[in-house]
Amino acid sequence: MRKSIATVSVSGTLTEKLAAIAAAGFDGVELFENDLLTCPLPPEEVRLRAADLGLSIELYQPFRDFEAMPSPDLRRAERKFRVMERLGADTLLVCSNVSPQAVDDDELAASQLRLLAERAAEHGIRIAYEALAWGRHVNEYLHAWRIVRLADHPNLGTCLDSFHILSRGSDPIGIEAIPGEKIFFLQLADAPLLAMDVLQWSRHYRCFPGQGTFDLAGLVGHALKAGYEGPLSLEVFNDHFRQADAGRTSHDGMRSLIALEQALRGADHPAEPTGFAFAELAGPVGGVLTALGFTRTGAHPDEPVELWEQGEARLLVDTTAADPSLLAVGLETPDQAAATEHAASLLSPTMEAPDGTRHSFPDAAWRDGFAPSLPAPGDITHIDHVALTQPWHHFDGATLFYRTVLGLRPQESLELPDPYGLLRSKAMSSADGRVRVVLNLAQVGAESMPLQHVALATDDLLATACRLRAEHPELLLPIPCNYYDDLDADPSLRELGVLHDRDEHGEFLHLYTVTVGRVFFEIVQRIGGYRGYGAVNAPVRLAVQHLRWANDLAARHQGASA
Ligand SMILES: O=C(O)c1ccc(O)c(O)c1
Ligand SMILES: [Mg+2]
Repeated sequence: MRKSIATVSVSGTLTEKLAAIAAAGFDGVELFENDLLTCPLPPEEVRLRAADLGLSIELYQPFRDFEAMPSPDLRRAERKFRVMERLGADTLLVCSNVSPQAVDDDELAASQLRLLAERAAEHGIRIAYEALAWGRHVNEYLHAWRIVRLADHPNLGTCLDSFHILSRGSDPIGIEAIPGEKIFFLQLADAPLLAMDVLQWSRHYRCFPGQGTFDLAGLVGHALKAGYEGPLSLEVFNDHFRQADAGRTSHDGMRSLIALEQALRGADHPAEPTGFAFAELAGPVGGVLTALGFTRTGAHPDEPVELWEQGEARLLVDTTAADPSLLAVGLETPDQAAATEHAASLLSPTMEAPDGTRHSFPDAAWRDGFAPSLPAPGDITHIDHVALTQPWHHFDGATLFYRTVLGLRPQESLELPDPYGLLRSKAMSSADGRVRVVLNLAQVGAESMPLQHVALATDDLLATACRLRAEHPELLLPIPCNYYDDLDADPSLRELGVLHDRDEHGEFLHLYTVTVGRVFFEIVQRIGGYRGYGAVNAPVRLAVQHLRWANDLAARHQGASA
């Protein structure tokens, strides 16, 4: 299907937007009036610029507050038609009236829209009438369609917008009753589920399909069944997108539409990950790994990379870097070729995540080069999850990457106050829970590098904590006593500095190590079917990490001035 995007969805001036949109491979744009008004080029030049880039101008918008008025403003409409002729745009979006002067009268609305369509026809222009979710009298897509049917003019059709339909909880099945040729345009936006005024929700929180919680594939399926043949067009109003890099946003938009088309074909992910093959760290972390019970079981013959193992937990360590960090994650899959090809189909041949971590589906022979010896037995059984901090303006893009390219499913999303902001986090996992990734949103103004961590699983956390406390107390992140005063759990947790959580499925015990470079480790024990990540305790961790960071900084200052 043809792919289009509204110019309002990306940042920049009109010419910057067009260049970024074209580079991402779109076929056309919805041109927003504001973008034209602020552009120094005459409409003819904009038309040429778009054509040179291979973009058609699919739609011009918005034309507001026209229908069901005491007297409709046709002169204003004529001015739009003339601009559209110069642009070479043949469809004008009219959104349902929000003016207090609008009259609740479908017959009047239909007769005035009919008049508008007659005038538009003289210019070869079509009118696409859209119900805004907050329209004064018309705010349901089937209501807009009834008015279009009543007006009965070939140059008048309806524009469907997934946000307006799904945000109101309307059932999209009704789309199938609209003749396909009367659906002049289809706008797509997803959104996170928020309990707020629908206008604010629409203007600030829309996102690309797959980044929110709406069932876009279901809605588009109904439109295709109705016989819709126009473009799939992204129309996103989003405070972050307005500031983010236009090229990256356009690229994400294209990825979301490719994934949507795959979902429509029933081809989600051909080979979902089934486990962590390894996590790859950089820097001098051998000391910490040894303390945690890992054995260095091999070294790469040609590269400065070591393999460290314990149970089924495998860590690669690139020893050349000075500062410890988490570089990459290798994922097991039942079909390496299919998984890699799938990533490429979603414009991610290198599988680099928006936060810079590299992901891969290594083939089964990846360990052969390491000539590994057997690891000593230890408490750690496997990698439970990795947690990656995302730059604030890449959070939605990261969600899309992990969901589509890696085939993970969104789990809980949380917002928790911490000492210096609000921690926003989203967990994603494979269907069987063997691969789990937690995305954390970097705090604006966070003073240190965004932290990443690897969570390692054990079957007996209290035993692991006892051992670490006896052998490497300096390695454990100390937990404030006050935390335990409010905790209804085993008193030994306090002595061992272990944190606790429970959900309806089970319980969770965990502890953290201190940070090395920008990484730390977590050791976790899931009891029963606990599904979470102990996120309620993250603010405690962040507070302690911040204090330690500030103390280190002060000590270094003192050292420098001494
Ligand atoms: O927020 C708005 O006003 C607005 C305008 C045009 C649209 O197509 C839309 O979905 C919303
Ligand atoms: Mg719209």
